[in-house]
Amino acid sequence: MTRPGKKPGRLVVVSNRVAMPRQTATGGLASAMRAALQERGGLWFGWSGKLAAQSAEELHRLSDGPIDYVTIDLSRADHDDFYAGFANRTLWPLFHYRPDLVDYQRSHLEGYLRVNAVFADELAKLLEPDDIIWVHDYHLIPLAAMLRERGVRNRIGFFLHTPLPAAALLIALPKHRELLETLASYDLVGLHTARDLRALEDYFLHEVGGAMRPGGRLRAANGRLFRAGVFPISIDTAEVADVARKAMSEDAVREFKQSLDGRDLIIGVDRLDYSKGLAQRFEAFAHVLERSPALHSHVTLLQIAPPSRGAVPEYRLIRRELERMAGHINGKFATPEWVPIRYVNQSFPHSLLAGYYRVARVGLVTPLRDGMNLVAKEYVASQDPKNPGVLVLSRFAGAAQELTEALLVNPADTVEVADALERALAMPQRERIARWRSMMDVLQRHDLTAWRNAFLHALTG
Ligand SMILES: O=P(O)(O)OC[C@H]1O[C@H](O[C@H]2O[C@H](CO)[C@@H](O)[C@H](O)[C@H]2O)[C@H](O)[C@@H](O)[C@@H]1O
Ligand SMILES: O=c1ccn([C@@H]2O[C@H](COP(=O)(O)OP(=O)(O)O)[C@@H](O)[C@H]2O)c(=O)[nH]1
Repeated sequence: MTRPGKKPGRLVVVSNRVAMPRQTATGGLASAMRAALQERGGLWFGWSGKLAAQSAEELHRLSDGPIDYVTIDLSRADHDDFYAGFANRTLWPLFHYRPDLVDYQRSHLEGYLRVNAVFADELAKLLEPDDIIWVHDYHLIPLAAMLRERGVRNRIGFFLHTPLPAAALLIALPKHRELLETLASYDLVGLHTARDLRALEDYFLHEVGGAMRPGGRLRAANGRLFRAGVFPISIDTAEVADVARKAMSEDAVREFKQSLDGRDLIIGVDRLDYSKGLAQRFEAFAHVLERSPALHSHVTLLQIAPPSRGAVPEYRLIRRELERMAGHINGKFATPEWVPIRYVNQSFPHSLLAGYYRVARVGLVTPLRDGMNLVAKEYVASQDPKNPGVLVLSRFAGAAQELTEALLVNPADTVEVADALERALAMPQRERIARWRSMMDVLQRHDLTAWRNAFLHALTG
């Protein structure tokens, strides 16, 4: 507990992905942690994003305002086994309810544990006794246990940015206990939604012989006690709204708006990931064009999809599939004056994205599964209060738990998504304003600062 008048300890954030200064942070974790650290200051430790002959040959140090960065390189083998292997070919598909895509290899698990040990070795040397350590995401589940083995007694929290699937799926992971029970070495485990928390409790209580203790703490079979709670991540709502307003006078946004020539814009912004439901989204948009010729030439879908995790075969496959689909749909419906889908494999800074969101009549966010989905929240916060657009949102994004006034859809149901799209395009202004106001209220009350404070308060309190 932090005593009144006592300076809180330094915040040490640990994540695989680090958003270095002046780098576009494509990915919600990096966007969110950069904003959170900018406010409070602290140390950010993680992977540099680069490869070297050996992992952690040297530490790269950089300070930018209140943030000190310390990053390490990874060897090719460690990157392939840890990041492209166990993290993104085993845990990611499993946690996103895609056991069919899980490729479990023992060598990948070994690489995952090896890199976590490297993180623990290097981080342990940098820590001070009062530091509050906040570890992020599925890449680093065993980190606290490894830090404890190295004598670290600090408060350590963990936040899972992905969904946590039902226990029945978790137990399909070979050696699941060895991995998941290490969560008990954290003092606090944070999840986005009540569903994720239920999955965690169910796993500990019913699959591995843990118990619930008074005060809501969980006891693992090895006797360690830890707490778990729901902390839905958010955005810097006021800042996003401000950037969106200002973006409207930027040349790039003005020219983009002109290029629409009065057509309604539907926008999608996603890393190119199979979990984002992009193929199903294109399918639904094509269905709208098929059944509603009156909309031809009057609507444009801008899909921004920066390539992601290109070293993982499933990501190369989905990229090829989407190129094929976009080409096919455009070939079928385009006219000399109009192309229905503008498909862009490039990433954009928030300053431009916010303007694009504001220009768009519909934000189309239809992941098959998503931990939270910050794009949904950014879209809402970027709207013009007098003439806001409509959010069409998958029920399977964490954001759907809070943004209940969006048009909620099952992304696998082509007709349901197509219906929602047409309803959004035709929605009267009064209804758009009422829905937007209610969602914006949620985002104003629960912004990124509130998220960070709630988690750190629970961790240190
Ligand atoms: O680091 P990458 O492999 O390039 O991937 C980017 C990030 O993707 C995932 O983001 C998640 O975090 C968001 C913020 O909490 C959440 O809104 C979203 O639903 C998640 O998918 C991943 O969990 C991060 O570790 C990656 O950095
Ligand atoms: O060209 C892009 C595409 C995405 N993003 C950001 O990347 C994040 C994506 O986070 P989200 O939670 O939606 O999904 P994730 O990629 O983390 O799974 C959001 O803050 C986007 O604004 C960005 O800055 N530029």
